[in-house]
Amino acid sequence: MYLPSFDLTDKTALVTGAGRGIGRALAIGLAEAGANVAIVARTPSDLEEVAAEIRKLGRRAYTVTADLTKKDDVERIVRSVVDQAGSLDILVNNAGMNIRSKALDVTEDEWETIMQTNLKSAFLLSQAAAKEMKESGGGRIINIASVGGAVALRTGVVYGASKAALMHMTRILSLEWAQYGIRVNAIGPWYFKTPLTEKLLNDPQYLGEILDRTPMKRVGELPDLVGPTVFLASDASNYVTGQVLLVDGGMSVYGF
Ligand SMILES: NC(=O)C1=CN([C@@H]2O[C@H](COP(=O)(O)OP(=O)(O)OC[C@H]3O[C@@H](n4cnc5c(N)ncnc54)[C@H](O)[C@@H]3O)[C@@H](O)[C@H]2O)C=CC1
Ligand SMILES: C[C@H](O)[C@@H]1OC(=O)[C@H](O)[C@@H]1O
Repeated sequence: MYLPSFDLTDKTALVTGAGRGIGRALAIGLAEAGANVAIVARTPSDLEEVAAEIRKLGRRAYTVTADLTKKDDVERIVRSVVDQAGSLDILVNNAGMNIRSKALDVTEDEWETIMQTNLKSAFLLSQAAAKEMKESGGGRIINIASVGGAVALRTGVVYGASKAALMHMTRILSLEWAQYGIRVNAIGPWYFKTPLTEKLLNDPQYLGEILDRTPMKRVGELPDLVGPTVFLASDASNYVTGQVLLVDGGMSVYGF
């Protein structure tokens, strides 16, 4: 038999920014693949809605209300999940944000907020998760980056820099933690319609420019990200680590 398992039954996954958008889809998708899912967001009502969807699937849902820009919040997330679930097998660092300022206009506060949310919190959560995973024989960490970390986008230098750093952090952590059975990979989406991008994608001209740069001539649909995430979380990717999988309709290879 050659086909490895994509099944995540009885694995515990932690997804940040799971109250809406991509994170909500990944949390529910991981539950559909069999995982029990811990979800982190700032808004308790968002968390309860997603938890209800996960429980409808017969899976356990654990909620953690936290702001990833606050050190104390970040420090307690993994402990809270392990206390509730008893283990942690999969971490999806999804939470992220953007402030679309031109480089000449970027403020230091904007830099700090974007880097704290998109990069520093992902590192600190990965560090805390790896300490648990190391003791339990291994785990999977999946960082949600962006094509903006691989090619230059006009949607903000700080965002792009944070995502490029997240991609390279992925490679270095995979190198250090392979010995513990921890695989670390990243996914780099192009545009997907979520609250983060809805305003941009509702602009016909901007959407037209996006599609002109996208060989598949469409923006992403949320299941397009769930498949790669379940792949990287499951035994189906057991020899894959340190990789960045761009899920972009061909955009990043479109030279001319
Ligand atoms: N939507 C898109 O086209 C793309 C999104 N991405 C990335 O995918 C990830 C998810 O993006 P979307 O779902 O589109 O965004 P979104 O804005 O719809 O959702 C982001 C989630 O992260 C949470 N979050 C943000 N800051 C937080 C903080 N300080 N503490 C706790 N939670 C916080 C939000 O509450 C929300 O639940 C982000 O990392 C984003 O950079 C990457 C490429 C394209
Ligand atoms: C593809 C990018 O990540 C996209 O660009 C934006 O303006 C949003 O911030 C999305 O993240």
